Amino acid sequence: MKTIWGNELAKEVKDSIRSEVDHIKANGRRLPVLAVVLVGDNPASQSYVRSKANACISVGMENRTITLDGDISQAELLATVRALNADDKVDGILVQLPLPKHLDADSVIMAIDPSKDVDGLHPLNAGNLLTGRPGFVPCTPKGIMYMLKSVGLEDLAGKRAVVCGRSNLVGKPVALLLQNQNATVTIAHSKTPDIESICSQADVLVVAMGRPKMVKASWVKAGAVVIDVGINRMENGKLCGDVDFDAVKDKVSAISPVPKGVGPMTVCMLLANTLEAYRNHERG
Ligand SMILES: Nc1nc(=O)c2c([nH]1)NC[C@@H]1CN(c3ccc(C(=O)N[C@@H](CCC(=O)O)C(=O)O)cc3)C=[N+]21
Repeated sequence: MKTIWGNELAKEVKDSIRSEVDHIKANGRRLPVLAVVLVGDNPASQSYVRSKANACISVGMENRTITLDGDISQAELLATVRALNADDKVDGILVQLPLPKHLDADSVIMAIDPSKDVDGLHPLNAGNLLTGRPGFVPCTPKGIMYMLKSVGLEDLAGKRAVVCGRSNLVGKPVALLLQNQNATVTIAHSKTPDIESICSQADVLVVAMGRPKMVKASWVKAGAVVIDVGINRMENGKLCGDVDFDAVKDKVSAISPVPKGVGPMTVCMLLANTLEAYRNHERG
């Protein structure tokens, strides 16, 4: 069994981003800027936003974190997004989710300039992915494909992939990316009967269900490659994935851990998308 260490792969990606940013700096050009909008004081969101800001700094990009009160109105949040759209110095805009319940995330996402939508959540970018056009690919799915590539899985012709989870952020886009690589893809979810037997047929299994340690040895095919997208906080304060790592590790050929798996890849692909937005904006 090989462990797919996302933190190490993320370092690789960040090194290459850093060298491109160094080059930009050496030429005296403006630096790429990522704006992150945080609404309210959810501690988990604060910690994610901090790690995104630190990641920007670590590759030499600029970060602007905009913190708004939890009781801000929808109109005020939309005005913040529009001001960032209009700011030529801002390349990427990310609105940290989830938003407080009184705010409508969908219309906020719709308000982001698609050319700055480094999360890849605007319907234009989602549609571009669906129809095979260039655009921003959501960070977690992009990171997952990089992880698969790192274990030699790039052309997936003849392989069965099963995705557990159907969110716009992970499940749906990763299924499209796997299909683009010629995998035969099944999307299973919380209402799928006999999900265990469907998963057990997968050569590539991507689990993003938000159910701690749900996937046991009987769920995985011998020799499968498993990517665990779950991030669950246990009672002892430690993080665990949706896959019971210890239970499946001797059966699979490769598996990503939690922590140090998909999470760090998500952050580095956010930087990659911000650099891509910067290049597009500079090209004019
Ligand atoms: N608009 C938006 N875009 C997002 O991409 C987005 C979001 N909202 N809301 C929340 C989720 C969650 N997310 C994570 C990123 C990194 C780690 C990460 O690096 N985790 C570390 C551990 C961190 C810890 O110890 O708490 C790891 O897995 O090793 C986790 C989770 C991005 N999200």
